[in-house]
Amino acid sequence: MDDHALAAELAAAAGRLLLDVREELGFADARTLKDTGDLRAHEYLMAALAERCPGDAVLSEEGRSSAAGKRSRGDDRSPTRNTADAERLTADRVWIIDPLDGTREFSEEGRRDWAVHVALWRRDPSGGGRLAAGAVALPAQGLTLRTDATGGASLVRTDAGEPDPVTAGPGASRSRLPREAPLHVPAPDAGKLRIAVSRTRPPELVRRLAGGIEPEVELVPIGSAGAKISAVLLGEVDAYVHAGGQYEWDSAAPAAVALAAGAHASRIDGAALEYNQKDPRLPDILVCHPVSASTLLTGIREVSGALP
Ligand SMILES: Nc1ncnc2c1ncn2[C@@H]1O[C@H](COP(=O)(O)O)[C@@H](OP(=O)(O)O)[C@H]1O
Ligand SMILES: [Mg+2]
Repeated sequence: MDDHALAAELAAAAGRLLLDVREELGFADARTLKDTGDLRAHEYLMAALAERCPGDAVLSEEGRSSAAGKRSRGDDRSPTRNTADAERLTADRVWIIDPLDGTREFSEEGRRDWAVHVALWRRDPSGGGRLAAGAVALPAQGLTLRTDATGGASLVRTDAGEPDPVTAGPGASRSRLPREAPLHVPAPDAGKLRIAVSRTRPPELVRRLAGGIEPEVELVPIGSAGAKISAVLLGEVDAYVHAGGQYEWDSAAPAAVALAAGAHASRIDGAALEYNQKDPRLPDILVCHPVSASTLLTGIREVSGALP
């Protein structure tokens, strides 16, 4: 099995496990549901990667020392720790994973905007490195978006999704999707740009951007960086703009899929997204169809200058 297929298999399997955690615990105690989801998905992915790719390094949101105090329900162990920095920074292959992105939305009944991220960073012969494979599972939507060995991306229907509460919504037509189809970022319609933003932390920059560019902008609040970038790739929105804080695991897998699907994915100043850095903070990102990139980058530059 190649790295692309492995990333997709592991993300989808962790997603099924998370649907089971929701089923088992229910939604009465959000804190317990969040911690248990984070930790069970993390432990599953750490064990699967140790077994399938024993020589590879891993950087997981839940394997940091700051996650040490978290406990899963009915389990007193601390989370399995990430590969030590010194080893990760000289490794040739590093899995960058977010076992549960959109933890808050995972804990809210009926919400489908949460994801599992599995990405592989690989060192180049030149000594630098790049994202080599990635998969984003959207378990409650029954979908996985993934890179493939041809250099492209595909959309896989996993069938484990929960019914769309809005019968006529985008999820309704998804039941007619083929099991696997090539994924290409769709071009936006002229006239309006729908920009996905954090539900809980919409950056001031994006609010200003919305008032400062042509065409008209609609801000669409969605949880989870992976779900927002997937919404761009599925044509449900036209762009995702974030600033003010995030980490490599929040964007590695969705950025790998976005680039393979022909999207523009960069920092908000247009610089390349760099992964497997000593400091995993990667605070801002822009993902959109390439035709919108210069409008958005110029608009962001103009409104950034106006920020205090
Ligand atoms: N200002 C900030 N600082 C740190 N992390 C942030 C952030 N804004 C968003 N994130 C992280 O990015 C992911 C998507 O956030 P949002 O849904 O608000 O857009 C979340 O990941 P987790 O759910 O894995 O913690 C969240 O923690
Ligand atoms: Mg995250």
